[in-house]
Amino acid sequence: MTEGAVRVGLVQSRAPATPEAALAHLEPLVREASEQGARLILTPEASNMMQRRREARDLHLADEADDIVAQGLSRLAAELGVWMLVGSVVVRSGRAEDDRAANRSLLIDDRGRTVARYDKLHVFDVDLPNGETYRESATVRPGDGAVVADTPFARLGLTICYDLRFPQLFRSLAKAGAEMIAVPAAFTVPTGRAHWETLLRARAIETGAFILAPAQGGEHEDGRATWGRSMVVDPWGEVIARRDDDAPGVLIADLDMSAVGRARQAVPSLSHDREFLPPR
Ligand SMILES: O=C(O)CNC(=O)[C@H](CS)NC(=O)CCC(=O)C(=O)O
Repeated sequence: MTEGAVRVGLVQSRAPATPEAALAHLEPLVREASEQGARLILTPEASNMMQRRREARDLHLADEADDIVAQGLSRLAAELGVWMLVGSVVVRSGRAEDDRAANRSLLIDDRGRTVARYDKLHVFDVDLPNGETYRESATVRPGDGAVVADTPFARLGLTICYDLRFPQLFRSLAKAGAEMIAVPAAFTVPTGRAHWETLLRARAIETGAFILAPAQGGEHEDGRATWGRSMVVDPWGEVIARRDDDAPGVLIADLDMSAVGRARQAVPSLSHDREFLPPR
């Protein structure tokens, strides 16, 4: 490992339909990443359950403080002495006026404390050519703010899945000092095949940041299929670690954080924004 490099571990998972089963599925993968030396471990979007049907999902929906996966992973972070980015848990939003859930990332420190949280900003309301349709806004209340958080390794920007298609969010995270940006995901198979790697690499190049993208993969209990192919992209746009499948497993990468400064110095586009008149 390069001197001073940060070893990260991405968990690729296939979330079952309940938080109890999801924790049992994730725990050995997190332990494996820790055994391989990862100091920051990231899990995908919807780590606590994949439930397409709202009625079924609501039976398992908890407040963040009571969610079995959020609790279990924070205990594990403390036990293993690692930082964790729980890509997301679907939990009660905590807003009395809105009964939709939050699709929320949690950053947990090596003592098990939640030190940052982020609610997915862009929700997935999309009709795909193959007939798959999604109306995430019907069941998830979008967040209203971007989040960066400091870790002992680097400043981390938070995004979730469909956020990947909104470069302005990534730009704003990079301008707020993010040196690595998490993109936990549960991408569909057709959009994953067509867009996943290209978008991840583009966001890395545009921001000069490491992109850490732990993904759900395979056929889930609720009937959905997700693309997998978790990857880590460096600030120059090279994929430095990837999984070529949709199977549950762990992906390890060593991040040389000096690559951030090098990429931004080589092409300083982040600091070259212009004000311009709208198109006429
Ligand atoms: O609802 C859950 O249980 C977990 N959340 C998801 O699976 C979300 C919302 S349906 N998926 C995406 O955002 C896919 C984006 C995507 O595939 C693209 O942008 O192409």
